[in-house]
Amino acid sequence: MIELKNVSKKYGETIAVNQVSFEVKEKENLVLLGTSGCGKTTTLKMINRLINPDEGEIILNGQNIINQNTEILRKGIGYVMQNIGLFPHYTVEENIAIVPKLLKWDKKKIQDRVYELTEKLHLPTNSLKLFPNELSGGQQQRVGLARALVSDPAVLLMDEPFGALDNVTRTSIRKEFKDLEELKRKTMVMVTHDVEEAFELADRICLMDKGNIMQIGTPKELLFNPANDFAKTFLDGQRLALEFKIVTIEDIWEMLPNAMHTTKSLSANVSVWDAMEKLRSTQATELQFSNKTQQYKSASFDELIKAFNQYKNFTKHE
Ligand SMILES: Nc1ncnc2c1ncn2[C@@H]1O[C@H](COP(=O)(O)OP(=O)(O)OP(=O)(O)O)[C@@H](O)[C@H]1O
Repeated sequence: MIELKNVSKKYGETIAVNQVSFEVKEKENLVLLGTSGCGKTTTLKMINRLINPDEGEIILNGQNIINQNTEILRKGIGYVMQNIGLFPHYTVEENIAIVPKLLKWDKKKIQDRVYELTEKLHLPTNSLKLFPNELSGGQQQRVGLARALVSDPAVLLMDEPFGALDNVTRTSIRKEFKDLEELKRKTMVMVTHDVEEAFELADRICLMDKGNIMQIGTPKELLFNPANDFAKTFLDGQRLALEFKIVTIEDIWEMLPNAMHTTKSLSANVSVWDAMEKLRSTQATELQFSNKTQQYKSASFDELIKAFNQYKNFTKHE
């Protein structure tokens, strides 16, 4: 769906992006992760031609974007800007309706779609007539997302979409975002410097440093099979928490004790982290789990940890 082939961009002597190549498959969410200045935003902006590369090719749906009219290209790509970037003198409704107006939709169609998104993104209906500065940061962020989604583009580019929010709001909006049906059918490239966010939302992560790709892989690959010292060290601070969040009961299934059928079982899709949280919050001594084939397992806290450690040893030596 999106393919970058040896793409580079320099600013004077600064090599912002160096020979970057990757593919984003249809409906995949690729997260560009790395510290400030590593070239994430430049890479993202080259996909909708807000920046043109010095070298390399970007192919979208089989077509080199350099041969496409930029206006038409951008109409097919939703874009959530860093720091939200709403127009301050436009109302919320006008901000969301910018692209449909450019596309010359009729009034009724625009209004219906604006209302639909307002509901889906949990924005109060009375906010539509307000100006961006009359909304909270979280609400502004939702408007930014509504604006990017309004024409239902197949591709969505997001630059630090939760960057302007405090930690608590950030975590809850991220969770809603993950469950939003409309986003599940998009091909997405998202920029973040937040490791936890990348691991929560990405199908694959592209880890960058000084304009270079250090590793591309699934969250599990980055955690358990780092390609180099940079990739290993980058995650070290949060490694254990990330591992607990990324490994599911399904992954450690074979290492858990069998159990009899029970009506109170949890899905094996939950992460080890969530299972531990559940044990802690309910003060239960053990939990029951069921998988897709109607098998049942049980686990106490100690059994979860033991199975998790066995899984880790096994994965690292694969
Ligand atoms: N317009 C510009 N002119 C000069 N240098 C630039 C320009 N835009 C980016 N750079 C430089 O290119 C490099 C990559 O910048 P880029 O914004 O892509 O990084 P980033 O990883 O997105 O960082 P951040 O998370 O801080 O936005 C940096 O060294 C930056 O200073």
